[in-house]
Amino acid sequence: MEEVNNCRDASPASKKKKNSSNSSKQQAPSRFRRVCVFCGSSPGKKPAYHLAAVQLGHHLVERGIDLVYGGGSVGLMGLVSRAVHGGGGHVLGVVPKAVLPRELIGETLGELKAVSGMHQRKAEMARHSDAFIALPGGYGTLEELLEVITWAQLGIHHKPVGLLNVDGYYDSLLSFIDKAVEEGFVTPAARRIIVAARSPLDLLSKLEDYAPPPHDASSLKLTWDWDMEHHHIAIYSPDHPNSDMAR
Ligand SMILES: CC(C)=CCNc1ncnc2c1ncn2[C@@H]1O[C@H](COP(=O)(O)O)[C@@H](O)[C@H]1O
Repeated sequence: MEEVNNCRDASPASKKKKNSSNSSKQQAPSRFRRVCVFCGSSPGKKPAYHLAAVQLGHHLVERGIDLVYGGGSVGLMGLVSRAVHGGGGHVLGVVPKAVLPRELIGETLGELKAVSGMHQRKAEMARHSDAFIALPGGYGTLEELLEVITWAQLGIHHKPVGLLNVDGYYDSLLSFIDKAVEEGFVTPAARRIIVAARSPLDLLSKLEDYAPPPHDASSLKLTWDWDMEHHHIAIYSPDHPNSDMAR
């Protein structure tokens, strides 16, 4: 992994003090320093999606929360990152080297971290964040969302996972997960990992209040670490300290 760029952080907006006293909207300090946002590399068809991405960015800035995301300026990813950067928040984009060329993802504002592949990208985004939020998106967003939910289920992390259900976009996913609980494939405790709300403000409030569900007796109590040598997440079990379950 290599840090290739630390561009554009000297914008006038970025010099503004976060949660500055002249802000008309005073916020209680957040428990989060950085939130990772997963969202569409496409803008989607409804203005409600665009609005939610921009509003989320503004609320993050108001609370002094920095953004971690997949980098670039395309789709909803571009909208949320521009809103945070333009408001003076710090933005970290984590981008696989193969998609770094600007013609593929556009320009990343703020700090850019180049990684060697998609797995590293997810691990880095997760490592740098205190919570996760998924906005509407496609396969990439779903994959990122389900992976951090799965990691929470395994006890690999205890960070809140929020689903911004803009205009009911995720209703069918939530119904599917309820069906999986009914059918015995997801435990009721694991169902509570997902925190859903329809507006960015409600979602952030819920995430601030979130307490991880107690782990099932069968919880593996795994710990995870970044394996610099092999460029992946290593997951260790206390019963088998030399195990590495992620290879
Ligand atoms: C090579 C190419 C066409 C790149 C443009 N597309 C992308 N640029 C940046 N991140 C992306 C891109 N596609 C997927 N991702 C990752 O997957 C998510 C979006 O995928 P999707 O649009 O929901 O499915 C993002 O959170 C991001 O982390």
